[in-house]
Amino acid sequence: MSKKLNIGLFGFGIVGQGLYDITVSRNLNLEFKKIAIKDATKERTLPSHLFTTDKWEILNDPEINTIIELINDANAAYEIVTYALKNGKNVVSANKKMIALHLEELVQIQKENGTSLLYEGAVCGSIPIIRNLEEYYDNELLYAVSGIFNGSSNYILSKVFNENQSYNDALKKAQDLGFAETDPTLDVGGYDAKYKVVIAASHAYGIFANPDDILNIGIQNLQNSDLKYAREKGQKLKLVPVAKKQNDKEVSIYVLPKLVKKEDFLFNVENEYNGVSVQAAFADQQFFFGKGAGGHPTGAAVFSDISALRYDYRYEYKKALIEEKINFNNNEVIEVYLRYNDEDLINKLHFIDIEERFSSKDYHYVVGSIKLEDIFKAKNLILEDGAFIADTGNYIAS
Ligand SMILES: NC(=O)C1=CN([C@@H]2O[C@H](COP(=O)(O)OP(=O)(O)OC[C@H]3O[C@@H](n4cnc5c(N)ncnc54)[C@H](OP(=O)(O)O)[C@@H]3O)[C@@H](O)[C@H]2O)C=CC1
Ligand SMILES: N[C@@H](CC=O)C(=O)O
Repeated sequence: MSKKLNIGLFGFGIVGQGLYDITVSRNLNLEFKKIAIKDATKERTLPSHLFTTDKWEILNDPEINTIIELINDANAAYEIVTYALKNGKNVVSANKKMIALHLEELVQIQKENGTSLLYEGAVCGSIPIIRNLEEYYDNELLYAVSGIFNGSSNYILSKVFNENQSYNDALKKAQDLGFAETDPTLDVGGYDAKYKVVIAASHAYGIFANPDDILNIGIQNLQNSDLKYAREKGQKLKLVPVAKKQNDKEVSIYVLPKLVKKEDFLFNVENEYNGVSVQAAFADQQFFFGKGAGGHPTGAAVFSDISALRYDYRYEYKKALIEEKINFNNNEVIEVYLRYNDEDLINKLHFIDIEERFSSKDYHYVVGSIKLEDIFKAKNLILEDGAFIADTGNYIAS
């Protein structure tokens, strides 16, 4: 018989409500004791006695043994999650920002307190990638984990590319559908994808990389000329996080738009769907596909974690325990397409090589190879110029 879970839920927005809908349709040995929200005046779909704005009513209730954290505030989430884990309560969270920023500490807290933090819903919504990295690939040598990790930016790219919708209209729809973060800069700027790939990399390679050290440039400067460039090449633009082994000891992690070729699995991943490609030494390439955002898909991943907690499941971070440490750096050289406005930007970027250059009255671009570190250092210059940069995906011989 599984353990009874008495749940304290934090957040009753898109994901909280989605999780609740799923839970009532199943007959598990669990009960929602209390739900913490922020705004006591909002109308709710459940009786008011279930709700509280006082987090201590949940955190200090000895009957509540499980905390489900689904709020849209990473700082408050950190306080809630660490307090719960330190005080004997297991936690499920979907807060990728909070998890990526504090992962090493969260692992330590679990170890010291014998508690468990699960977060499948934090990475690629409904796709069970964390559990697979943790369990299925635990002894497999992984070369790369990459894909489409953000539903909102993929939704926008699909709408502007396939249906000629405007960027702003598509973003507004992604927000209305509940896919976007409260601050959508996190989605379109590639931060959300970066937090997710940092979490995935900890399970794939055993490294706890600091998100602040990782390059992320998103689709915020996308223009019609960039879409036209991709179309003319028979390619699509996607926002792609990458965590890739350079050799036995080094991994590069970055998030950039990518020119995706027809034969790539990501080519057909549209709207809020995500796709995760795992390149393994022996299993070779495997591809996971599913909804990356939305209340029910994400709620389903949270529900699966809750179900796993009934049997005291915990992540073991096996790859972090192995002796040969792997380090993250930005030394990799990649080939990029860069559409820019000010010629001076090109001089400041330290391209290793420029293979193609085009300039007309109002459209200038180069295709060339450049070190990730140099893009990282010039990120603000690139964004302020209004430039758009994309990984061409072409192999650079070293
Ligand atoms: N939406 C999605 O598709 C996905 C979201 N996520 C993550 O899930 C989390 C929730 O997202 P989502 O449901 O979309 O967000 P919403 O904005 O829809 O809901 C947020 C909820 O959190 C509550 N809240 C905010 N601050 C506090 C606080 N300090 N204490 C208690 N409750 C609080 C809000 O209360 P009130 O109702 O009173 O405003 C609201 O109910 C985020 O971390 C997000 O990144 C992960 C995967 C997918
Ligand atoms: N804002 C996120 C929600 C899920 O993680 C996204 O668009 O993917």
